[in-house]
Parts: sequence; C-alpha cells; structure tokens
Amino acid sequence: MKKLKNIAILGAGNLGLAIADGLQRAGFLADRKLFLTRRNTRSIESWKSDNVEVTSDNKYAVAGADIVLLCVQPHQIEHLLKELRPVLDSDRHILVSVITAVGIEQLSSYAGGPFPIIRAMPNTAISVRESMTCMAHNGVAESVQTEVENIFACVGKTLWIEEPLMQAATVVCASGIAFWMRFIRATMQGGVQLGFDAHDAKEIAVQTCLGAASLLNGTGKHPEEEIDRVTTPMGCTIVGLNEMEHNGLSSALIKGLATSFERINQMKKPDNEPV
Ligand SMILES: NC(=O)C1=CN([C@@H]2O[C@H](COP(=O)(O)OP(=O)(O)OC[C@H]3O[C@@H](n4cnc5c(N)ncnc54)[C@H](O)[C@@H]3O)[C@@H](O)[C@H]2O)C=CC1
Ligand SMILES: O=C(O)[C@@H]1CCC=N1
Repeated sequence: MKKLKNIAILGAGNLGLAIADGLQRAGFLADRKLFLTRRNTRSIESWKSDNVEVTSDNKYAVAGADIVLLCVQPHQIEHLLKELRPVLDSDRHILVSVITAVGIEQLSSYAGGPFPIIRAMPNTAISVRESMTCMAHNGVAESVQTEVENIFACVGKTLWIEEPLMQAATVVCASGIAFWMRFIRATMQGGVQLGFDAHDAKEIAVQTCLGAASLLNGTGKHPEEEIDRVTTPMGCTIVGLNEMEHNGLSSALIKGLATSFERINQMKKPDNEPV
C-alpha cells in the first residue's frame, strides 16, 4: 500500500493551528504524522499525541515530513527557509505557502533551489472545514497539485487561480472572514437595539447569514435575484436596504477590499519593515 505523506506545519499560530484543527476533524491525519512547530511550544503542547509531534526544531520536522506548510508571518519566511536549506530535498518535499505577499519565485530563492512550491490562501474557517482555499502554482507536476488539493479539499472548497490573483484572494477569502464577522456583529447590535437579547440576536444573525449563503451556494443564482424575492413593493425591506446604500454599504465594502489590497502592495516592498 502507498505510504501516506507526512505533513509539517511550520509556524503553528492562528492559521497553522486552524489548518491542523480542520485536518484533525476531517480524519485526514489518521494514518499519517503531523509535525507542528513554533518558536515557543508551550501553548501548543496539548496537541501532542501518537501521530502529532510538537517541536521548535523546524529542521527535525521537515526531515520527518513530505509536505511542508509554511505558516509564519511574511517577515519571518526568509529566515525560516534559509534555515531549512540543508534539509530540503527537491525529490521529496512539497512546499505549500499560505504567506501573504511572498511570491513563488521569492520563496524559491529563499529556499535556495527549484522546489515544487504551491501557494495556498485558505481562511480560518478551515478549522471547521468550511474554508475557501485559492491555490496557485507555477508549473508543478499534476501529481503534486492533486496531493495538495486533496489536503484543502477535505477542509472546504478549493479553486486553482493564476498567481497574480493571489493578492485579491487574500483579501476576499482570507481577510473576508473578518469582514463577514463585522457584518454579523453589526446585525447583532441592530437586533439588540430592536429588542432581542445578545444570545438570541447572535442566533438569528448567524442563521440568517447561513441561510443567505445557502441560497447562493451552488445554485447559480445572483444575490439580486434573491433580494427581489424579499423586497415587497413599498415594504420594510427596500427602505432599510436603500437607507444602508445611502450610507454607503456597498461602497464601504468595496473601498475596504481595495484598501486591504493596497496594504499588500506595501507589504511586498522589500524595505517595508514588519508590522
Ligand atoms: N490569520 C489568518 O486568517 C490568515 C493568515 N494568512 C497568512 O498566514 C501566515 C500566518 O498568519 P497567522 O497564523 O495569523 O500568524 P501568527 O503570528 O498567529 O502565526 C505565526 C506563528 O509562527 C511562529 N513562528 C515564527 N517564526 C517561526 C520559526 N522560525 N519557526 C517556527 N515558528 C515560527 C510564531 O511563533 C507564530 O506562532 C501569515 O503569513 C499570514 O499572512 C493567510 C490567510 C489567513
Ligand atoms: O491580515 C493579514 O495580513 C492576514 C492575511 C489575510 C488574513 N490575515
């Protein structure tokens, strides 16, 4: 039987642990080993189990893994990949980077050689297996693409995109979780103002959000079609919706996305110090 590939998550912080969580829930780690690294491992010791090793030794983790997920912050990756150079093996290792603003060519030069490298942009909903993960490569073998796609497909939806779109994917699907959270929170605040207690306001906001997404998910429908079904002429929905638009709802969202996008341009400048 073909041996399943072991995985190392280097930089087990917010996203790295969310990925580990999702893979664990999906049963993806059942017959393979997972290495989790972090400079200070104290807060992730509870992850230790028969098939999960926790260590601050990146080289040790990479020596035991086939697929290496790079999950450190953008300003930390150069140092990390240079540290790994002695143990990276281009015939064995597949590098997967979730790091914002660092391109495949740049990663390759930090790693010091032509490695199979895939950029992936998941979001923190990966922990509950509901990520939207956009992926890009610059010519890796189909078997490598499949191997990596299988990882993210078991924890949400996947989409292959061209690498230049990775910056937009970062904003829309990765930062997007924060944007949608704020939209839900605002709905809760409104619900409380109108009489619900905080608990009920949250239940209602979350389920209504799920319902709206479900009406579009896989149905081929445009949001406006569903809006038309809700907005009774001279009714209460259209006046609320128009008031929101008079106050710039769509415009604020689009401007927010564009501002996040612009921030990534700044992050890409080599003289930009870590934030
Ligand atoms: N947080 C998110 O929702 C998303 C983050 N990303 C990207 O993922 C990356 C990680 O983001 P977060 O998890 O939010 O950051 P984080 O700061 O929570 O996690 C990074 C972890 O890496 C560890 N680390 C740093 N240098 C290390 C080294 N040399 N060896 C081992 N561990 C090391 C840090 O101690 C930290 O725990 C970033 O590049 C970010 O742009 C991408 C999509 C979504
Ligand atoms: O805020 C950030 O820079 C990272 C990338 C996307 C989500 N979190």
